[in-house]
Amino acid sequence: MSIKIENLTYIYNPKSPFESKALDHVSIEIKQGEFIGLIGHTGSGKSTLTQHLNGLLKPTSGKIYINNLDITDKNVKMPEIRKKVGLVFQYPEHQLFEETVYKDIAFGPINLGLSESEVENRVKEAMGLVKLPYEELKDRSPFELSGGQRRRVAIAGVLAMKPEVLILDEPTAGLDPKSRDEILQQIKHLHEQMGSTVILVSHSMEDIAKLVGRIIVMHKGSVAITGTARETFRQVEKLESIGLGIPQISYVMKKLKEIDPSFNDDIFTVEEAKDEIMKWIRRRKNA
Ligand SMILES: Nc1ncnc2c1ncn2[C@@H]1O[C@H](COP(=O)(O)OP(=O)(O)OP(=O)(O)O)[C@@H](O)[C@H]1O
Repeated sequence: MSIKIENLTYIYNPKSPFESKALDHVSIEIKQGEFIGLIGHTGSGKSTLTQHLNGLLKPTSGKIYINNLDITDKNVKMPEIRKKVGLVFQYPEHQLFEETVYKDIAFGPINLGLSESEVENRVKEAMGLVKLPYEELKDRSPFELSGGQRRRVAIAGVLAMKPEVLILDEPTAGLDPKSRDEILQQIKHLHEQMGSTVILVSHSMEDIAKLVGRIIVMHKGSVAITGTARETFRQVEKLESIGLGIPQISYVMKKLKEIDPSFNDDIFTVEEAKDEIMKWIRRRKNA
Protein backbone atom coordinates (compact mmCIF):
# COMPACT_ATOMS: atom_id res chain seq x y z
CA MET A 1 0.00 0.00 0.00
CA SER A 2 1.25 3.46 -0.79
CA ILE A 3 0.92 6.34 1.64
CA LYS A 4 0.79 10.02 0.83
CA ILE A 5 0.74 12.63 3.57
CA GLU A 6 0.05 16.17 2.44
CA ASN A 7 0.62 19.21 4.64
CA LEU A 8 -0.35 17.40 7.82
CA THR A 9 -0.63 19.62 10.89
CA TYR A 10 -1.78 18.34 14.27
CA ILE A 11 -2.43 20.39 17.39
CA TYR A 12 -3.12 18.71 20.75
CA ASN A 13 -5.63 20.53 22.99
CA PRO A 14 -6.30 23.35 20.51
CA LYS A 15 -7.42 26.71 21.86
CA SER A 16 -6.56 25.75 25.42
CA PRO A 17 -3.66 26.75 27.68
CA PHE A 18 -2.18 23.29 26.93
CA GLU A 19 -2.21 23.76 23.15
CA SER A 20 0.75 21.99 21.53
CA LYS A 21 1.56 21.75 17.83
CA ALA A 22 2.96 18.23 17.37
CA LEU A 23 3.05 18.16 13.55
CA ASP A 24 3.62 21.17 11.34
CA HIS A 25 2.89 20.87 7.61
CA VAL A 26 4.37 17.41 7.18
CA SER A 27 4.42 16.01 3.63
CA ILE A 28 5.72 12.48 2.99
CA GLU A 29 5.26 9.89 0.25
CA ILE A 30 5.88 6.20 0.90
CA LYS A 31 5.75 3.66 -1.90
CA GLN A 32 4.19 0.20 -1.69
CA GLY A 33 6.68 -2.24 -0.13
CA GLU A 34 9.12 0.34 1.23
CA PHE A 35 10.83 -0.25 4.58
CA ILE A 36 10.96 3.13 6.28
CA GLY A 37 12.85 4.06 9.45
CA LEU A 38 11.23 6.93 11.32
CA ILE A 39 13.67 8.62 13.69
CA GLY A 40 13.79 11.80 15.72
CA HIS A 41 14.47 13.15 19.15
CA THR A 42 11.89 12.45 21.84
CA GLY A 43 8.84 14.66 21.28
CA SER A 44 9.61 15.25 17.59
CA GLY A 45 6.20 13.91 16.51
CA LYS A 46 6.87 10.31 15.46
CA SER A 47 4.04 8.70 17.45
CA THR A 48 1.62 11.47 16.57
CA LEU A 49 2.41 10.86 12.89
CA THR A 50 2.00 7.08 13.04
CA GLN A 51 -1.30 7.38 14.91
CA HIS A 52 -2.68 9.37 11.98
CA LEU A 53 -1.97 6.52 9.58
CA ASN A 54 -4.57 4.20 11.05
CA GLY A 55 -7.05 6.92 11.88
CA LEU A 56 -6.48 7.02 15.65
CA LEU A 57 -5.84 10.75 15.30
CA LYS A 58 -7.52 13.08 12.81
CA PRO A 59 -5.47 15.89 11.27
CA THR A 60 -6.04 19.44 12.42
CA SER A 61 -5.37 20.19 8.76
CA GLY A 62 -3.93 18.34 5.79
CA LYS A 63 -4.70 15.10 3.97
CA ILE A 64 -3.62 11.46 4.21
CA TYR A 65 -4.08 9.10 1.30
CA ILE A 66 -3.68 5.35 1.62
CA ASN A 67 -3.63 3.73 -1.81
CA ASN A 68 -5.08 7.00 -3.15
CA LEU A 69 -8.00 6.83 -0.70
CA ASP A 70 -8.34 9.98 1.40
CA ILE A 71 -8.64 8.54 4.92
CA THR A 72 -9.34 11.98 6.36
CA ASP A 73 -12.66 11.95 4.48
CA LYS A 74 -15.58 11.59 6.94
CA ASN A 75 -17.18 8.91 4.77
CA VAL A 76 -14.25 6.51 5.00
CA LYS A 77 -14.91 3.78 7.54
CA MET A 78 -12.03 3.50 9.99
CA PRO A 79 -12.44 -0.25 10.69
CA GLU A 80 -11.70 -0.80 6.99
CA ILE A 81 -8.47 1.19 7.28
CA ARG A 82 -7.45 -0.62 10.47
CA LYS A 83 -7.76 -3.96 8.72
CA LYS A 84 -5.09 -2.80 6.31
CA VAL A 85 -2.84 -0.69 8.56
CA GLY A 86 -1.51 -2.53 11.62
CA LEU A 87 -0.01 -0.43 14.39
CA VAL A 88 2.17 -2.01 17.09
CA PHE A 89 2.34 0.54 19.91
CA GLN A 90 5.27 1.10 22.26
CA TYR A 91 5.21 -1.64 24.91
CA PRO A 92 2.35 -3.44 23.14
CA GLU A 93 2.40 -6.24 25.72
CA HIS A 94 0.67 -3.85 28.13
CA GLN A 95 -2.39 -4.19 25.92
CA LEU A 96 -2.66 -7.96 26.18
CA PHE A 97 -5.87 -8.74 28.00
CA GLU A 98 -7.15 -12.23 27.12
CA GLU A 99 -6.58 -15.25 29.33
CA THR A 100 -4.69 -17.28 26.74
CA VAL A 101 -2.13 -16.56 24.05
CA TYR A 102 -4.50 -18.06 21.46
CA LYS A 103 -7.41 -15.80 22.42
CA ASP A 104 -5.24 -12.71 22.40
CA ILE A 105 -3.88 -13.31 18.91
CA ALA A 106 -7.30 -14.45 17.64
CA PHE A 107 -9.03 -11.26 18.80
CA GLY A 108 -8.31 -9.27 15.60
CA PRO A 109 -9.11 -12.08 13.12
CA ILE A 110 -12.39 -12.83 14.97
CA ASN A 111 -13.31 -9.16 14.60
CA LEU A 112 -12.57 -9.43 10.88
CA GLY A 113 -15.45 -11.92 10.80
CA LEU A 114 -13.30 -14.91 9.78
CA SER A 115 -14.48 -18.49 10.34
CA GLU A 116 -13.16 -20.54 13.27
CA SER A 117 -10.78 -22.53 11.09
CA GLU A 118 -9.53 -19.40 9.31
CA VAL A 119 -8.91 -17.77 12.70
CA GLU A 120 -6.97 -20.83 13.85
CA ASN A 121 -4.84 -20.74 10.70
CA ARG A 122 -4.14 -17.04 11.17
CA VAL A 123 -3.08 -17.59 14.81
CA LYS A 124 -0.79 -20.51 13.86
CA GLU A 125 0.74 -18.56 11.01
CA ALA A 126 1.31 -15.39 13.07
CA MET A 127 2.89 -17.37 15.93
CA GLY A 128 5.15 -19.07 13.40
CA LEU A 129 6.22 -15.70 12.00
CA VAL A 130 7.36 -14.46 15.40
CA LYS A 131 8.82 -17.86 16.32
CA LEU A 132 6.45 -18.78 19.14
CA PRO A 133 5.75 -22.53 19.41
CA TYR A 134 1.99 -22.90 18.84
CA GLU A 135 1.23 -26.14 20.71
CA GLU A 136 3.40 -25.26 23.66
CA LEU A 137 2.06 -21.75 24.22
CA LYS A 138 -1.46 -21.45 22.80
CA ASP A 139 -3.24 -22.27 26.07
CA ARG A 140 -0.83 -20.46 28.36
CA SER A 141 -1.65 -17.13 29.94
CA PRO A 142 0.33 -14.33 28.25
CA PHE A 143 1.13 -13.08 31.75
CA GLU A 144 3.19 -16.21 32.53
CA LEU A 145 5.54 -15.55 29.60
CA SER A 146 8.84 -13.68 29.48
CA GLY A 147 8.88 -10.01 28.42
CA GLY A 148 10.25 -10.92 24.97
CA GLN A 149 7.62 -13.62 24.47
CA ARG A 150 4.81 -11.29 25.53
CA ARG A 151 6.05 -8.71 23.04
CA ARG A 152 5.95 -11.38 20.33
CA VAL A 153 2.38 -12.31 21.28
CA ALA A 154 1.39 -8.66 20.91
CA ILE A 155 3.14 -8.38 17.53
CA ALA A 156 1.56 -11.66 16.39
CA GLY A 157 -1.87 -10.19 17.25
CA VAL A 158 -1.27 -7.43 14.70
CA LEU A 159 0.30 -9.76 12.11
CA ALA A 160 -2.69 -12.10 12.33
CA MET A 161 -4.74 -9.30 10.75
CA LYS A 162 -2.38 -9.52 7.72
CA PRO A 163 -1.97 -5.76 7.48
CA GLU A 164 -0.68 -4.32 4.24
CA VAL A 165 1.07 -1.57 6.16
CA LEU A 166 2.84 -2.53 9.37
CA ILE A 167 3.87 0.26 11.73
CA LEU A 168 6.05 -0.63 14.71
CA ASP A 169 6.69 2.03 17.35
CA GLU A 170 9.97 1.04 19.04
CA PRO A 171 9.26 -2.69 18.97
CA THR A 172 12.44 -3.61 20.84
CA ALA A 173 12.32 -1.02 23.65
CA GLY A 174 13.25 -2.55 26.99
CA LEU A 175 14.14 -6.01 25.64
CA ASP A 176 17.39 -7.89 26.24
CA PRO A 177 19.91 -7.92 23.33
CA LYS A 178 19.02 -11.45 22.19
CA SER A 179 15.27 -10.77 22.05
CA ARG A 180 15.96 -7.44 20.30
CA ASP A 181 18.00 -9.11 17.57
CA GLU A 182 15.46 -11.90 17.12
CA ILE A 183 12.51 -9.52 16.83
CA LEU A 184 14.35 -7.27 14.38
CA GLN A 185 15.36 -10.25 12.25
CA GLN A 186 11.74 -11.38 12.21
CA ILE A 187 10.55 -7.94 11.14
CA LYS A 188 13.11 -7.95 8.34
CA HIS A 189 12.04 -11.41 7.30
CA LEU A 190 8.37 -10.39 7.38
CA HIS A 191 9.02 -7.45 5.14
CA GLU A 192 10.87 -9.64 2.66
CA GLN A 193 8.33 -12.44 2.84
CA MET A 194 5.06 -10.51 2.88
CA GLY A 195 6.18 -7.50 0.82
CA SER A 196 4.21 -5.22 3.16
CA THR A 197 5.08 -1.59 3.62
CA VAL A 198 6.86 -1.31 6.98
CA ILE A 199 7.43 1.80 9.10
CA LEU A 200 9.80 1.25 12.01
CA VAL A 201 10.08 3.93 14.68
CA SER A 202 13.36 3.56 16.55
CA HIS A 203 15.87 5.44 18.64
CA SER A 204 18.60 3.00 17.63
CA MET A 205 20.66 4.25 14.71
CA GLU A 206 22.32 0.81 14.54
CA ASP A 207 19.01 -0.96 13.97
CA ILE A 208 17.87 1.61 11.45
CA ALA A 209 21.15 1.47 9.48
CA LYS A 210 20.97 -2.33 9.33
CA LEU A 211 17.36 -2.72 8.34
CA VAL A 212 15.63 0.05 6.48
CA GLY A 213 15.62 1.22 2.88
CA ARG A 214 14.84 4.85 3.62
CA ILE A 215 14.95 7.08 6.68
CA ILE A 216 12.65 9.94 7.62
CA VAL A 217 14.08 12.20 10.30
CA MET A 218 11.57 14.25 12.30
CA HIS A 219 12.48 17.39 14.19
CA LYS A 220 10.01 19.57 16.13
CA GLY A 221 7.04 18.28 14.16
CA SER A 222 8.59 18.64 10.70
CA VAL A 223 10.58 16.41 8.35
CA ALA A 224 14.25 17.42 8.71
CA ILE A 225 15.95 14.84 6.46
CA THR A 226 14.82 12.03 4.22
CA GLY A 227 17.02 9.63 2.25
CA THR A 228 18.71 6.23 2.34
CA ALA A 229 20.65 5.30 5.49
CA ARG A 230 23.87 6.28 3.75
CA GLU A 231 22.52 9.64 2.56
CA THR A 232 21.07 10.39 5.99
CA PHE A 233 24.02 9.34 8.14
CA ARG A 234 26.42 11.34 5.98
CA GLN A 235 24.73 14.47 7.36
CA VAL A 236 26.47 14.13 10.72
CA GLU A 237 26.46 17.81 11.64
CA LYS A 238 22.80 18.29 10.82
CA LEU A 239 21.86 15.19 12.79
CA GLU A 240 23.93 16.27 15.79
CA SER A 241 22.41 19.76 15.65
CA ILE A 242 18.97 18.20 16.22
CA GLY A 243 20.12 15.96 19.05
CA LEU A 244 20.67 12.78 17.01
CA GLY A 245 23.80 10.91 16.08
CA ILE A 246 25.05 8.30 13.67
CA PRO A 247 25.65 4.61 14.44
CA GLN A 248 28.46 4.13 17.01
CA ILE A 249 30.47 2.11 14.51
CA SER A 250 30.54 5.12 12.14
CA TYR A 251 32.21 7.21 14.87
CA VAL A 252 34.79 4.43 15.36
CA MET A 253 35.55 4.40 11.63
CA LYS A 254 35.92 8.19 11.61
CA LYS A 255 38.50 7.90 14.43
CA LEU A 256 40.39 5.22 12.49
CA LYS A 257 40.47 7.46 9.44
CA GLU A 258 42.04 10.23 11.54
CA ILE A 259 44.84 7.79 12.44
CA ASP A 260 45.19 6.33 8.92
CA PRO A 261 43.57 8.29 6.06
CA SER A 262 43.50 5.13 3.89
CA PHE A 263 40.48 3.95 5.94
CA ASN A 264 37.08 4.42 4.34
CA ASP A 265 34.84 6.09 6.93
CA ASP A 266 31.65 6.03 4.83
CA ILE A 267 30.53 3.07 6.95
CA PHE A 268 27.31 2.56 8.89
CA THR A 269 27.04 -1.06 9.94
CA VAL A 270 29.27 -3.47 11.87
CA GLU A 271 29.32 -5.77 8.80
CA GLU A 272 30.68 -2.98 6.59
CA ALA A 273 33.22 -2.08 9.30
CA LYS A 274 34.43 -5.70 9.51
CA ASP A 275 34.98 -5.79 5.74
CA GLU A 276 36.82 -2.47 5.79
CA ILE A 277 39.10 -3.54 8.66
CA MET A 278 39.85 -6.85 6.92
CA LYS A 279 40.79 -4.94 3.74
CA TRP A 280 43.06 -2.70 5.80
CA ILE A 281 44.77 -5.74 7.38
CA ARG A 282 45.30 -7.29 3.92
CA ARG A 283 46.78 -4.02 2.62
CA ARG A 284 49.17 -3.93 5.59
CA LYS A 285 50.23 -7.54 5.04
CA ASN A 286 50.94 -6.91 1.36
CA ALA A 287 52.81 -3.67 2.01
N1 LIG B 1 -1.77 13.44 24.49
C1 LIG B 1 -1.04 14.54 24.34
N2 LIG B 1 -1.46 15.73 24.78
C2 LIG B 1 -0.72 16.85 24.60
N3 LIG B 1 0.46 16.89 23.96
C3 LIG B 1 0.94 15.73 23.51
C4 LIG B 1 0.22 14.49 23.66
N4 LIG B 1 0.95 13.49 23.09
C5 LIG B 1 2.06 14.07 22.60
N5 LIG B 1 2.06 15.40 22.84
C6 LIG B 1 3.11 16.38 22.46
O1 LIG B 1 3.28 16.30 21.05
C7 LIG B 1 4.65 16.37 20.70
C8 LIG B 1 5.02 15.13 19.87
O2 LIG B 1 4.89 13.98 20.69
P1 LIG B 1 5.08 12.50 20.12
O3 LIG B 1 4.66 11.57 21.20
O4 LIG B 1 4.42 12.40 18.80
O5 LIG B 1 6.67 12.47 19.92
P2 LIG B 1 7.63 11.22 19.65
O6 LIG B 1 8.62 11.68 18.63
O7 LIG B 1 6.84 10.02 19.34
O8 LIG B 1 8.37 11.07 21.05
P3 LIG B 1 9.00 9.74 21.77
O9 LIG B 1 10.23 9.39 20.98
O10 LIG B 1 9.32 10.22 23.15
O11 LIG B 1 7.95 8.66 21.73
C9 LIG B 1 5.42 16.50 22.00
O12 LIG B 1 5.69 17.87 22.22
C10 LIG B 1 4.47 15.99 23.04
O13 LIG B 1 4.66 16.61 24.28
